[in-house]
Amino acid sequence: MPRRRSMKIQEKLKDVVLTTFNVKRAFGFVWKSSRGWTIANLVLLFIQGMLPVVTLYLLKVLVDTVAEGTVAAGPEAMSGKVLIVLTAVGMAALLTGISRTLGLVVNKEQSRRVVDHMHDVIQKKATAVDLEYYENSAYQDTLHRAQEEAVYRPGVIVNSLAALFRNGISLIGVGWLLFSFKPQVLLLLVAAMLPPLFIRILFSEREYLLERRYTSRERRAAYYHFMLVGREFAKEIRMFGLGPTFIRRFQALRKELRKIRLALDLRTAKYGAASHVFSTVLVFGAYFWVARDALVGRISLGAFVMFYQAFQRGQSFLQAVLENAAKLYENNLFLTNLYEFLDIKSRIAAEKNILHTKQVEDQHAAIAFENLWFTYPGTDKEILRGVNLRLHHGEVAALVGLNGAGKTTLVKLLCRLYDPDKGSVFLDGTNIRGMEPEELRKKLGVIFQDYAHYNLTVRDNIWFGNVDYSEISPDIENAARKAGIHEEIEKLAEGYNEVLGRFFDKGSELSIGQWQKIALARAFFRDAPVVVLDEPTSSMDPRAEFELFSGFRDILDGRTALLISHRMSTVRMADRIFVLNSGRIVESGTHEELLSEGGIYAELFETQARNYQEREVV
Ligand SMILES: Nc1ncnc2c1ncn2[C@@H]1O[C@H](COP(=O)(O)OP(=O)(O)OP(=O)(O)O)[C@@H](O)[C@H]1O
Repeated sequence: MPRRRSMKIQEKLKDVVLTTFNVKRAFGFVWKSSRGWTIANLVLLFIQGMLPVVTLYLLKVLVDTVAEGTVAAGPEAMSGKVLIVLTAVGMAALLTGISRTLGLVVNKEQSRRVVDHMHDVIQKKATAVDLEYYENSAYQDTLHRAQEEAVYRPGVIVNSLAALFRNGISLIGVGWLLFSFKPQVLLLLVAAMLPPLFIRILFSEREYLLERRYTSRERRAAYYHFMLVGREFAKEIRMFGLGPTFIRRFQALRKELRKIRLALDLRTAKYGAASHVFSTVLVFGAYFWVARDALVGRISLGAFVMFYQAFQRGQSFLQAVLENAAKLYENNLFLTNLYEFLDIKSRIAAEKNILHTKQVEDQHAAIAFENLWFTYPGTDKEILRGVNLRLHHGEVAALVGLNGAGKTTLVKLLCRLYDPDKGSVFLDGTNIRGMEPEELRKKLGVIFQDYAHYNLTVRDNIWFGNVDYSEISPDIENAARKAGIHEEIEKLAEGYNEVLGRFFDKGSELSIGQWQKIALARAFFRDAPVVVLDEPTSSMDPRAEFELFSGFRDILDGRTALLISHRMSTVRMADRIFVLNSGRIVESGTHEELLSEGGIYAELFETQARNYQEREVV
C-alpha cells in the first residue's frame, strides 16, 4: 500500500514537472510573435540576473575595506580604495536601474505583440473549424475557455519564464555564496520554500478544474449580459420589460460562481498561511545560527553582512523562482484549454479516395443529391431520409415544404457545412466530398435566411461576396442594380461608401427589406455558376419582389438557381418545383403540373391564395 502511494506521488510529481516545463508550444507563440523583442528581453534578463550577485560581492569588498581601514592601515590610506569600490557599487546600481527601465519597455511591447499574435491564432482557427462546432455547446465551452485564457497566458508564461531565468541566475550566484560559507543554511532556505510551493501547485490545479466545471454556467451568465447590453435584444427587452428578469438571472449565476470561487480562495489562504508559518520559523532559525557564528568570531564582519544580505536576497530569489515555477505550472494548465481548441480537427476536407465522377448520365446535372440521409450531430431525429433531386444546368428550381422540413439543411449539405450520413452530393458530376471546401464554395453563391448585416460600408457589404475581385470593381454596382437597391444606395449621403447599421458613428440603418436586397447583391456579385437563395424576398415589398423576379433570368444569365421560399408568387416562376416532406422529395414538376396533381403543393398554394382573397374581401 505505501509503495503504491509513493508511486502515485512520483507520478504526480512527474506530471507537475512535465506540465510546468511544457513551455515549447507557448514559447513558440511568443517567438513567432516577436523574435527581436524576445532576444532583447533575454539579454536584458541575463544582465538583470547577474547584477544582484555582483552588487552583493561588492558589498562584501566595501565592508571589508572599510573595516581594514579603521582597524589596520588608517582611514587615509584606504579612502582611495573605498572610492573605487564605491564607484563600482554606484555603476552596478545605475546599470540595474537602466536595465530595469529598458526591461519594462521591452516587456510591454513583447506582451502586446504576443496578445495580437494570439488573437490571430484564435481567429484563424475559429474561421477554419467546421460549422458543426458552432452549433454545439461543448464546442462553445471550449471556444469560451480558449478565448478567456489564450490571449494573455502565453505572455504570462514568457514573463514567468523570464522571471524564472532572471531570479534563477541570481539564485545560483547567491546560492553559491551561501554554500561556500555554510551549506546547511542553503538547505534550510530550500526547505522553507517547499511547503508554500506545494500548496500553490495543488490549488492551481483545483482552480483549473473548477473553472472547467463551471464554464457553461459562466457562459450562461455572459449570455444574459450580452442580451442586456447588445442591440439585437434591445427592442424586446424594453417591450416585454425583460431587463429586471435578465439582471436577476445574471446576478444569481454570478453570485453562485462567486461563492464557489471564494470558498476555494479561503481554503487556499488557510493552507497557505500554515505553510508560511512553517517557512518563517525555519528562516529565523537560520538567522539566529549565523548571528551566533559572527558573535563568536567564526566569520568576518564583511562576511556576516554579505551573508545576512545574501540570505535575505536568496530567500526572495528562491521565492521568486518557486513562485514563477508555480505560475508556469498554472498557466500551462490553463493553456491546455487553448491547445484543446487548436487541436480540433476539421472533418470537412477534400477526401482523396472519393469516386469523383458519377455515371455519364448524371454529368449533365448541375447539382445532384443522391439518396441523402442526414441527422444533426448529437441529435437523433432523421431530418433527411433519402433525398433524391437533380437540377439541370441553367434551370431555376424552387424547393418548398413546411417549417422544419429540412430545406435549409439540404443547402447546408450542398455547401458541405455538414456531411450526410449516407448518400452523396454531386456538382457538375463531381462528388463534392472530393473537392477542396474552398473550391466548392467558390462555385456557390448562397444567401441563407439569417444572412449577415455587416456594419461596414455598402461597398464592403457587396464586395464580401467575392473578395478575389477588386474592391472598386464596377460589378459591385451592377450587382446592386440586379438586386434593385442601386437607386437607394445613390440616395445615401456617401453612396457606396456609406457605413451601414448603427454600430459605428454616422452609420445609416436600413430597413430589413433593404438589408435583404444588399445580401442579394452580395450573392449576385459572387458570380458563381450556382445561385442558392433561401427566402430571398421574405422581407421585400411585392413591387420589389415582382421587379426582381421579372428580370431574374436575365440576372442569372444561364446560371443554375435553387430558390427556397414560402411565397408562392416567388415559387411559381420556377422551371421546376420540388416539395420536401418527411425527409424526402415527394412531389416535383412545374407549377401547373403540381396544381393539377392536387398534392401538398396544391394545398399550400391554395391555402395561401385563399388567405389573400379573404384578406382582400375583408
Ligand atoms: N444545428 C442544428 N442542430 C440540430 N437540429 C437542427 C439544426 N438546425 C436545424 N435543425 C433541425 O432540423 C430541422 C430542419 O431544419 P431546417 O432549417 O432545414 O428547416 P427548413 O425546412 O429550412 O425550415 P424553415 O421553413 O422554417 O426555414 C428542424 O427540425 C430543426 O429543428
